[in-house]
This record gives sequence, C-alpha cells and structure tokens, in this order.
Amino acid sequence: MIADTRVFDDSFLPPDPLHREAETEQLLRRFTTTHPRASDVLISGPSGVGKTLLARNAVNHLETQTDITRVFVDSLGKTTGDVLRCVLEELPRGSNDVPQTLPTTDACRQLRDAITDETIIVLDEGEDLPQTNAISELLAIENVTVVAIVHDGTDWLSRLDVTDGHRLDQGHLKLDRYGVDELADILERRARQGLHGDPVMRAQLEAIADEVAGVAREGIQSLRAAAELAHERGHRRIRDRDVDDSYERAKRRIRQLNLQSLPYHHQVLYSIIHDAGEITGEKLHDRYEVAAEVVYSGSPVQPLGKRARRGKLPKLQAYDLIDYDGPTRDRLYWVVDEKIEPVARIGTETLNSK
Ligand SMILES: Nc1ncnc2c1ncn2[C@@H]1O[C@H](COP(=O)(O)OP(=O)(O)OP(=O)(O)O)[C@@H](O)[C@H]1O
Repeated sequence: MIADTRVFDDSFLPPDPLHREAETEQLLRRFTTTHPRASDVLISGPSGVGKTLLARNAVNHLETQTDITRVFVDSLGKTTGDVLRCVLEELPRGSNDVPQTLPTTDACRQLRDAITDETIIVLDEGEDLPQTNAISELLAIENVTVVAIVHDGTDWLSRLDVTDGHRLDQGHLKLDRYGVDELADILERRARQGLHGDPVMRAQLEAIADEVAGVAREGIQSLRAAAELAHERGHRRIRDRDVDDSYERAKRRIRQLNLQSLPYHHQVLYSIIHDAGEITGEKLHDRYEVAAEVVYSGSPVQPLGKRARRGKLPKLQAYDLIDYDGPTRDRLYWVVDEKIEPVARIGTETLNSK
C-alpha cells in the first residue's frame, strides 16, 4: 500500500508547504529587504507544525533569485563554540575541518573573516542552546541574517540580550497548529505522493487531523501507520479500524525518532536510567562516569563535564517516555511521587532544573 516511505519522513521536503503561503511570502520579503540588519527572523510555535519546513522552503526559494549563502545548524546539544564552529565548517569560504578544540574567540574571528557576502544562518532548536552568546555573536557579524527557530518565542526572547531580543522580535513569526481542513489537505497530498492508488477517504483524513489536534508530524505518521496496519491486515483500502489503531503506533515511532535525534551522551544517560528503572542521582553520575570511559575512550566526542550533570537529583524512576509532542525534544519525564513530572532536562546544562 505504501509506494514510497520517504514521503512520510520528517526530512521529506514538499516543494510548496500548503497553508503556509502567507508566512512564506512574509519570510521572503524580509530576506530580500535591502537593509540586511532588518531581516532577522524568529519562528516560533509548537512541535510538528512546520517551522523547520517553512524556513528551509523559504531559504531554498532564494537560491533561484540570488546568490545568498545559506547555512543550517541544529542547535540540539551544542555549545556556543559548537554552533560557531559548525557555521564555519558549512561556509563556502570556511574550513572543511574545524577542530573541536578551536577556541570560541578564534571561531568568531575566523567567521568574521570568512563571511564577506550576504549569509542566512538558520538555527533550528534554538532554545536548546544553553547560552545565547552564539546568537549575539552571529547577529554582530555584518552581512549575516539570523533565522532562529524555537517553540516558546516569548520565553526564549526573554533570555536574550535586550537589543538582540528586540531585533528578533521585530521579525517574529508565530506558527499555530493547523485547522482540521488544512491538515486534511496536507495529508491528502501526502497520501497521493506516498500511497498506491487512492486507499484513504477524505473523512478518514479529517478524523486523523482532528485526533492529532492539527499537528502535522503526528498526522503524517498516523497516516503512514494506518496504511501499514491496513497492509498487515490484508485490507485493500484503509479502514476506520486501521485509523483508530494508527495513533499509538505513530506516537511510538515519533518517540523513537526523538530519542534517536538526541545527542549521543544524552542517549547514554537516557539508557542508564531506562535500564535501571529507578536510580539515585549519585548512582546516575557514577554509572555515567563508567559508561563515558567505555564509550568515549579514544573517541573524538567528549563526555559531558560533571557540571553538566551535577545536582541534587531526586530518586529517579525512568518513565519510558521521551516527550513526543511537548515543547522540547530532549525533555525526559520521570515518575516522582506517583506523578509524572518533567523534572529533568537532559540538556547541556542541568539534570535537575525542576
Ligand atoms: N504545510 C505543510 N505542508 C506539508 N507538510 C508539512 C506542512 N507543515 C508541516 N509539514 C510536515 O510535518 C512534519 C513536521 O514539520 P517540521 O519538522 O517542519 O515541524 P517543526 O515545527 O519544525 O517541529 P519541531 O519543533 O518538533 O522541530 C514534516 O514532515 C513536515 O514536512
């Protein structure tokens, strides 16, 4: 029933995102403004509503119009230095192999020298940056336009330096969840691109759009799961029962993908807690030390420093869940006092920021 599984991947780039035409126009207008400093943008909105797609699509549109340099950076798990080194590597005039040990100040200097033409730098997962220095450094470089992508725009802006925050707030684009009809249109198009024949009814697509409350990622994964279930059950067309049973499978897949997208040492921490079932903060540190020694000996990837894991952790019990529809991807949920609470951000900064 599925003709091309790639159509359902997050990385699949539909040429023209439906129902984001006005926002695409808005972005293109900002990018082509004659004064580059006026063009920085903040895109905010819940997970899975097409923020990355919008940015990629608009920036790719520019390729045909101008020779602007484009750089995409996923900030997840990166320090200020990592982000700057990553941008440096991606630049046409930058170095191909920037050493991890290159000090942040040197990376800054090299960036200023390397960026001579107009350059758009898209920073995805912006709120996962532990500090906002990377944003300030990039905004300070002439010819650079910054596009930051975050979930909670207001909260993130409040963490920035006032001038930087003001600049990005001027170009703040807030995306919302799709309406049922809108998401059903998006799903209809995916079904045409990714499924054989015409195996799904519009009413079923609307039911999916409604169930997932307008979140495109969940809708697309549910459609894929419904098609898989129909195939496994020998149905020639997708039945309502396949749709009803698709949501759990879709959520599992999204959770798995989120886990895989975590930086490597966060996965190590997650698996320690998951395997232990219940673990104290102290033991978690100890086990991480051992795992880090095994995993990282001779590897260019550095383990997290102790400060990044320090804290008076409560007794943790791993709850088998990586947040799949919440505001951030690397927020783990633990069961504490029989309540499920987001007590730990296995982010670059803390393990117990309750
Ligand atoms: N308007 C649209 N038309 C077609 N596909 C869409 C549209 N909006 C979102 N999608 C699809 O939904 C999925 C999620 O989109 P995307 O990754 O851009 O969301 P996001 O808001 O950046 O999520 P996160 O905050 O979790 O990174 C992708 O497969 C994307 O192609």
